[in-house]
Amino acid sequence: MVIAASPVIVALDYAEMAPALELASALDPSACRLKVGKELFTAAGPLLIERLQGLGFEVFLDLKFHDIPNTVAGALRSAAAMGVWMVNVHVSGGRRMLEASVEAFANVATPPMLIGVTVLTSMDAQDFAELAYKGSLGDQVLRLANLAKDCGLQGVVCSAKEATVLRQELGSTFALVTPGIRPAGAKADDQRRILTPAEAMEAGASYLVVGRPITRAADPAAALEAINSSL
Ligand SMILES: O=c1ccn([C@@H]2O[C@H](COP(=O)(O)O)[C@@H](O)[C@H]2O)c(=O)[nH]1
Repeated sequence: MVIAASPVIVALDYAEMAPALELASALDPSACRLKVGKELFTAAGPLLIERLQGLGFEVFLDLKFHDIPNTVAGALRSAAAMGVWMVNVHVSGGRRMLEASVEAFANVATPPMLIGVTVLTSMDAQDFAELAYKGSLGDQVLRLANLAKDCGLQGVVCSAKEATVLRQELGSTFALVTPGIRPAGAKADDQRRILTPAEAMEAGASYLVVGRPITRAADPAAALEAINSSL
């Protein structure tokens, strides 16, 4: 496996294995990592993970587990057995679920990074208000990030818009994994809390998750190169 020098994680949101492998083959594993989410993993499963690793990529398995502690712990052990680099759970699964998640890797020699999802980057203040949580969306992100850190997770998924505050509050080694990244002028699509790659890094992001601006570009390798050069 190659350790990428870049913070970019390319989101492979495809309905089947073939286009995902085609895209991966056009990219350089020293220039990015790859993310496999619910759509692609449900269609293509562990074999795809093996094939991407065979091409030299570290893989973030983005299944956002959210279930009772015993079920999530089992799912995480299965993920670790695939040798993935990063996995995630929803922090809103609560303290006991998060502690069971950390404990699931206690006997794993080289565990994946364990990251907690805070508030999805597709949500804005209006979406958030409907859920009737206490405080603002930003308060909720910070509350969940503190809980994740307290339970022993290595970082969170958040918007880069929250990165400055989280970096101040949670320190320099806590990983901030930020989707909702859009190069200047790119379509926001369904994302609501967005920043450019350079703004996100400036705000303190550790990793930039970028999907459609790369996968739907006429030349994905050139789109990735442009993002890396902008950092
Ligand atoms: O809060 C979150 C958590 C995960 N994602 C995932 O990141 C990518 C973003 O893709 P784009 O095409 O760059 O919008 C996608 O796979 C999401 O499932 C997120 O966007 N926000």
